[in-house]
Amino acid sequence: MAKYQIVLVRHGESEWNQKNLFCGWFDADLSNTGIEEGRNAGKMLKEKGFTFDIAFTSVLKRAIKTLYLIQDELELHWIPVIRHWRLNERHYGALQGLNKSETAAKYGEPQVKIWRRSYDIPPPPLEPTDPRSSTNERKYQEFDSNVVPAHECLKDTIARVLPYWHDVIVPTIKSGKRVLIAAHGNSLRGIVKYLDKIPDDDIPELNIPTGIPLVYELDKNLKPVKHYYLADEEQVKAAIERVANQGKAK
Ligand SMILES: O=C(O)[C@@H](CO)OP(=O)(O)O
Repeated sequence: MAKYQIVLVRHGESEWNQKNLFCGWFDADLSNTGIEEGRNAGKMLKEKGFTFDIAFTSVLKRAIKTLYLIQDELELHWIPVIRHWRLNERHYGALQGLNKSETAAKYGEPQVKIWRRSYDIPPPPLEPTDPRSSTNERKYQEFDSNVVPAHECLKDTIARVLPYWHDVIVPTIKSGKRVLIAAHGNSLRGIVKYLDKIPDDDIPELNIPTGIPLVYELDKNLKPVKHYYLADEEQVKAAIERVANQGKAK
């Protein structure tokens, strides 16, 4: 029987999603479509009667702004919002800033799928001296220098998301607070993989669409009882396909 309910939402389309660029820890803004998706996510939640006591997000503005648009629709500007780098997107290493289709044309679609979706094969590393590195960004300065990765595979992302899940999010859920998490395609794939015990070999097929709330009902031990998107099946399927196709050479 479900005891708790949480909602996960991937940020709306970013300007870099729109240009089909690998984004990772680059702090891309929402596109106009992304702003609309954020508002729509809030509207869907409102229509279905959802409300929240607390929200978690990353330190990247595409997720922070999406969360705010949802809060705005739900008149929940006042709830605590906790931002943490552990919920950031997977670090895309030296691929950050490259076009996904051009990369697929150059290295082949199978290689790009491995870089985008494999469990334990990381993309090539980004040197800390590279101007694209986040090493010198002020928001990471108070942390140990290892916090900014050179690259990450999903396994690495899961290894830094899960301590936050267990230490902070789980106790919050268990305290009875209604939790909303606004994060990223791959940090959310990590949480979903963990919750649904998705095998490493099956995880490449999991894509999370932008801006569609994903509801998880959890039992008293936080085992999923069921999950569903707040949009009709066809809409979700088409949105998932669009994400998968971003890695095609075209
Ligand atoms: O570029 C990225 O950081 C992510 C999410 O936008 O993309 P992908 O779906 O290719 O993992």
